[in-house]
Amino acid sequence: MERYILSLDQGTTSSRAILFNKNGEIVHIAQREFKQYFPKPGWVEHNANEIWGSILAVIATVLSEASVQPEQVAAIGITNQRETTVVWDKHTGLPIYNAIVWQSRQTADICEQLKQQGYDDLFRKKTGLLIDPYFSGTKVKWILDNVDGAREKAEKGDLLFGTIDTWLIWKLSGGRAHVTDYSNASRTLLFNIHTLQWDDEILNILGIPKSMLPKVRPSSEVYAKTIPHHFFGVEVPIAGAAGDQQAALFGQACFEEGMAKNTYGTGCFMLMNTGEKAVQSKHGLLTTIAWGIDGKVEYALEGSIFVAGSAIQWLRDGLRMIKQASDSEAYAEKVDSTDGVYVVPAFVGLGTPYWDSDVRGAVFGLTRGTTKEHFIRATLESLAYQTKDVLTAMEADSGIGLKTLRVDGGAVKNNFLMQFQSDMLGVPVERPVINETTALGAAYLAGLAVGYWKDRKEIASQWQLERQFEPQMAKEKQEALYAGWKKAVKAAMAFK
Ligand SMILES: Nc1ncnc2c1ncn2[C@@H]1O[C@H](COP(=O)(O)OP(=O)(O)O)[C@@H](O)[C@H]1O
Ligand SMILES: O=P(O)(O)OC[C@H](O)CO
Repeated sequence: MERYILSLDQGTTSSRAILFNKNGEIVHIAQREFKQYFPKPGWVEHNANEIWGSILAVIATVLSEASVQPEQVAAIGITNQRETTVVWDKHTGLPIYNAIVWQSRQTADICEQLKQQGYDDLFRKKTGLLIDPYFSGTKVKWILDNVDGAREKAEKGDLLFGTIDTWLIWKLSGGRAHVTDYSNASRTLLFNIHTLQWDDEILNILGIPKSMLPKVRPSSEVYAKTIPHHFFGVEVPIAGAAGDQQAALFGQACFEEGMAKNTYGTGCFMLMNTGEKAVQSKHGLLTTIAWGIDGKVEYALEGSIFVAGSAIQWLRDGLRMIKQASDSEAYAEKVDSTDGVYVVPAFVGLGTPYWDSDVRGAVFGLTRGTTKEHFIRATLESLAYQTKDVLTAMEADSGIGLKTLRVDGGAVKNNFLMQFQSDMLGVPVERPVINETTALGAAYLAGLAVGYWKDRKEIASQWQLERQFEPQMAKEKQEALYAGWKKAVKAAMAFK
């Protein structure tokens, strides 16, 4: 009986279940989008039960379409949109509010207050993060402050908090395990990444009872087994978990210090492995835990871009300029340049290196000659410019000049974007055969825990290049284009 690893990739816009075999190859994928809620400008929410429903649906679909029996699943790995915050009643299992999504800005006021109280340094030193609505901590506080009776219940020990990994493990195990892994904990703004403990001082400042928090475990370990009721009568070990960006770093086999990857999904996230050193950034990067494995944690430097692929969705759904995301490539190729048009997709503020919650999207350089093609091309180019901003910060902080960049995520299918990215960075961009590196990383973490794969060396040997994009643009042109982008960002930030 052949056995597989089932990876559950719970992303911002869709949930995926992917079966991997021993060669790290995809056997089958099932995917389901779920509803996005935008209750107020700048707010983004999900319904945690709809997420759970989408996960059950993709598990059933992937097994039945691949004709794989539940007994053939050796282990489950989980990877998730990070920071997104769920608070639920531990007795009923019901969320007390929608999941507040990482992109949501509804805690901007709480963050402003914390900054005014002078807490910037304290949070940065302990958590490696900045005070920003992006992270879970202020989202938990918001729920406790705004949902009737929540604080009282939390203080009585009746409520549980979790990021999506925690929520899914809790549901799959029938409430037996309330756990998270180091990589996810490091995104909450509540976790001390040096002592590897929830931080009492921060919990106190935010008024969050410790009893709500999950146990923090390594990223590769059996946390619990599925209850048969949720997994076709079978108890399968849930054996690995990591935030999706860290999982992608693992799936790209960036195991050595200085290796980096960039994932182009809803947002765009570049992570560089910094080994056992937690490097503190001077250029707006985050210090984060890459994973906990083999009895220790390893760290990464991260640049976070909030809007990347979602800008392409905006072209599709908001502006109705394209029918599907992949159409953007042909439109962009129809023109030689944007004719001076810049799109700054700051729909929910800007992350690295600007960290400005209040800035909103803007378009510059329009003329009577501007066409839809220019507009679409400028939107795609904005992903590459934002990535250039991040890489510049990363090279300055790490002192390491990147030799190549490994890429993955939904938008890397776009050859125009990949070529423009390589031109803008001046380094080769490497696209692997397995583009589902996030899911693969979670599969590897789970597979290592149950002995399905032996070690990281075996895993690294499975990485294969599909296509390499070499820089072709003249340096002067590249610099002139990028200077225009910097001007556009500055102007967008001035408009508030
Ligand atoms: N060919 C393409 N060109 C540009 N963007 C694309 C293309 N295909 C998909 N995308 C974008 O990629 C994103 C989906 O990537 P995915 O990795 O599935 O995201 P997530 O995990 O954040 O849900 C969408 O935002 C979509 O607009
Ligand atoms: O859902 P993705 O792939 O855009 O990832 C979201 C990130 O984890 C947010 O930090």
